[in-house]
Amino acid sequence: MVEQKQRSEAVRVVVRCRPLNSKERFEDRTTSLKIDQAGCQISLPGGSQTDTALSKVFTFDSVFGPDCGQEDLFRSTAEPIVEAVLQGFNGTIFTYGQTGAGKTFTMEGDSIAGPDRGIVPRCFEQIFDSIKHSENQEFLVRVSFLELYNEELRDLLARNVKGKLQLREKSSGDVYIKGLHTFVVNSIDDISRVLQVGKKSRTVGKTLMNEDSSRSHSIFTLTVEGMTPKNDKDAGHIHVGTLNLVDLAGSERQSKSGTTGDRFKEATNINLSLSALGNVISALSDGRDGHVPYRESKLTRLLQSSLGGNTKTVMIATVGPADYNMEETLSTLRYASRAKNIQNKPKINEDPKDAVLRDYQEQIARLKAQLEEAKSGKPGPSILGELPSHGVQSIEEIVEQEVRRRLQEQARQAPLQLSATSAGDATAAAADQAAMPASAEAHDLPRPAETLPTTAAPDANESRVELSRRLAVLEKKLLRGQSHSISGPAAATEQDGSSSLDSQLSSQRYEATLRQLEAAQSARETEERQLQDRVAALRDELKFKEDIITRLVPAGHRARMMASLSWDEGQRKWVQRSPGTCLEAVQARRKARPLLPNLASGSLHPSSSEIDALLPDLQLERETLQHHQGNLQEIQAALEAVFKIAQDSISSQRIAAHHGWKPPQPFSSQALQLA
Ligand SMILES: Nc1ncnc2c1ncn2[C@@H]1O[C@H](COP(=O)(O)OP(=O)(O)OP(=O)(O)O)[C@@H](O)[C@H]1O
Repeated sequence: MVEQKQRSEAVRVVVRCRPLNSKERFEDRTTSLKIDQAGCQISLPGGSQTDTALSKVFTFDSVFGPDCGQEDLFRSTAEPIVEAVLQGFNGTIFTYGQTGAGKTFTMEGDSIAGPDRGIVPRCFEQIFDSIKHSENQEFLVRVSFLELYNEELRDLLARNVKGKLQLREKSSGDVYIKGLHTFVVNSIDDISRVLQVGKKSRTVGKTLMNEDSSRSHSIFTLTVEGMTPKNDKDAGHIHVGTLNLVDLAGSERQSKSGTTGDRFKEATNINLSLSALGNVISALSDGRDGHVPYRESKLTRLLQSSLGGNTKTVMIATVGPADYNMEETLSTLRYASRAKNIQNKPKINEDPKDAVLRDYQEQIARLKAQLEEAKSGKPGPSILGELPSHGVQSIEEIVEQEVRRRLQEQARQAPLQLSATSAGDATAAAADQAAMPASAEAHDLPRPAETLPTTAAPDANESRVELSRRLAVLEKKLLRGQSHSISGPAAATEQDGSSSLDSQLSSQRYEATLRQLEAAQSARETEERQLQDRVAALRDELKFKEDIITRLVPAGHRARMMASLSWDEGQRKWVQRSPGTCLEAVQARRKARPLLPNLASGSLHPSSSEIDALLPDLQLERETLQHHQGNLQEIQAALEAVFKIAQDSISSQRIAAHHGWKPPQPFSSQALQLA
C-alpha cells in the first residue's frame, strides 16, 4: 500500500440557471441575469438595471445557462467525482438554491431514462459501466436513502418511513446513522428500483412556487467497495468510496411560497437548517481554524465530512432567471461564493476494518471448502448461523422468512422427499432449493437459529444443495470486471461443470420465485392493511355504541339485558333467550324460593311480607320479558302466567286495602310494543 499524501482541494462550486418556466412566461416576467458560460461568470444588474458599473459579478468553477442540457452538466460536475469514488475516495454532490430553482430537476431529472434524466441515474450508469469495463477487479455496491424532515431523520427504504433514526458518532469522529437500511445492488435495474421506492416515500408538497416542492433534504448514498487486481502490486487491497447525492430542500419566503400549517412548519425547519449550513460554510471559508458550528443542525452533521472533511465535494447552486426572484438569486450566489473557499482533504479509504467485500470473499471460500467436503461424502460442520452481520439489510428479508417457514413446513410434512431425489435430479433439486431467496447471505444477516429445522441434521445431499445455493447468491452479488482471469470463484466454477450449471439454474429460479413471492407478499400486505382498517372501523363503531349504552341505559337494565342474551355459536351472533327459557328460569326461581309458603301451598291468604317480596319479583319478571321482542304472543302468555299465579293467590281487594296497590292490568301486545 502506498503512503498517501493528503492534499487540500477546494470544494467545487458551479451555478445553473434554469429557463423561464411557463408561469413566468405567461406573466411576462423579464430577466436581466447575464451568463458568461465560457468565462464562468454570472452577473446581476446593480441599483438600476442599466448601470453596469454597479452590477454584481460572480465567478465560479463553471456556470451553466438555461440552454445547458443534463448530459453537459453531468460530465463537467459529477463524472469526475464518480470516477474518484470508484478509486476509493468519498464524494458528495449537492444542490442548493431557492425553491423551484431546479435542484430536483438537476439531481433526478424529469425521468429515470431519456435525455432529461439527471445526475443520479447517470451516476448509476457510470458506476456499473466502469465496473463492467474494469480489469480483474471485484466490486460490491451498497445503497441507502434517507431524508431529513423537520429535523427528524427518516429511512426512505424502511417499512415504517416515519420511524425516527438517531445520529451517532464513531470514535474516529465520523458520523453515522443507527439502524439505516443498506441494500446490496448489482445492476442499474436494482438500484433504480431502490431509488423509486425511496422517492415514493419522500415528503413533497405543493406551494405557490413549486407544484412538487421537496419538503425535506434527501441523501442517496452509494458505497462502492473494490478489490485491486491480483496482478497489481497492491494485490488484494480493498478500497471503499462513498458517494453522497444530496438534494436539499429549497430556501423560501413564506410571502412568496404562500405556505401555511404543515407547509409553513416545514419551511421554517428548512430555512433554519439551511441557515446552519450557511454558518458552517462561512466559518470554513474564513480560512481560520476557528470553531465550525457543525452541531447546530442535523444537516450540518450529515454533511460534516463533505465540508471541511476528507471528501471531494461539488456544490451545484441553482437559480431562477426572472427578475422578481433577483433577491433570492443574489442570496444564493453569495452563499455559493463563500463555499468556493472551503478546503477539503480527500483521501482514498483503504482496507477499512468493516469492508463487507472481504467478508463476502471469506464466506465464498468457506462455502467452497464445505461444498467440497459435502461432495466427498463428509457431512462437514454446519454452515448455518455462521455468517457475520454488518447491519446490511435485505430487500427480500420478509419474503425469505415466509419461504423458510413454508419449506420447513414442507420438510416436516414430507421428510423423505429430498432424500428420494435421484442422482439425475440433483440439479433440479439444487435449483428448487436455490429458489429460496437467500437475502440473509446476500446482505450479511446471520441466519436466525430458530428458523432452522430442528429435526435430524441435514443429510449430505441436502447440505450440498444449501451450500450451492448460498455460493450462487454470494457470487452473484460480487461484481467483476471484464476479463476476469484470476483463480477466483469463476475459475473454480469452471472446474466443476455441474456446480456451474447449478449456479446458473439457481440464479434463474431464484429470480423468478423472488418475483412471484414479492407479488404475493405485496397482495398479502394490501389485504392485511384492508383488514386492519376494517378492524379499526369496527372498533370505533363498537366504542361509539358502548358510549351510548353507558350514557343512556341504567346499569340495572344493562345487567338484565345481558342476562336475556346468549351467544349463538352456530349463527355467530348474540340472540335473545327464548321466552320459554326465561319463564322456566322464573318458575325455577320461584320453586327454589322458600319465602312464599302460603302461595306455594295455594293458600288464598298470603301474608303481607310475602306480597312485599313478590312485588319487585314480578316487576323484574315483567321487565325481563319486555325485552323479548321476538314472539309477542309467547311473551304475553308467559307474562300472564306469572300474573295469574299472583292473581290466583292474592285477593286484590285485600291488597288494595292493606297497601294501596293496584294489581297490574292484563298485558297487551300493543302495550308491549309501546314499552
Ligand atoms: N434546467 C431546467 N430545465 C427545464 N426545466 C427545469 C429546469 N430546472 C427546473 N425545471 C423545472 O422547474 C420546476 C421546478 O424544479 P424543481 O422541482 O427541480 O425545483 P427545486 O429547486 O427542487 O424546488 P424545491 O426546493 O421546492 O423542491 C420543475 O417542473 C422542473 O421540471
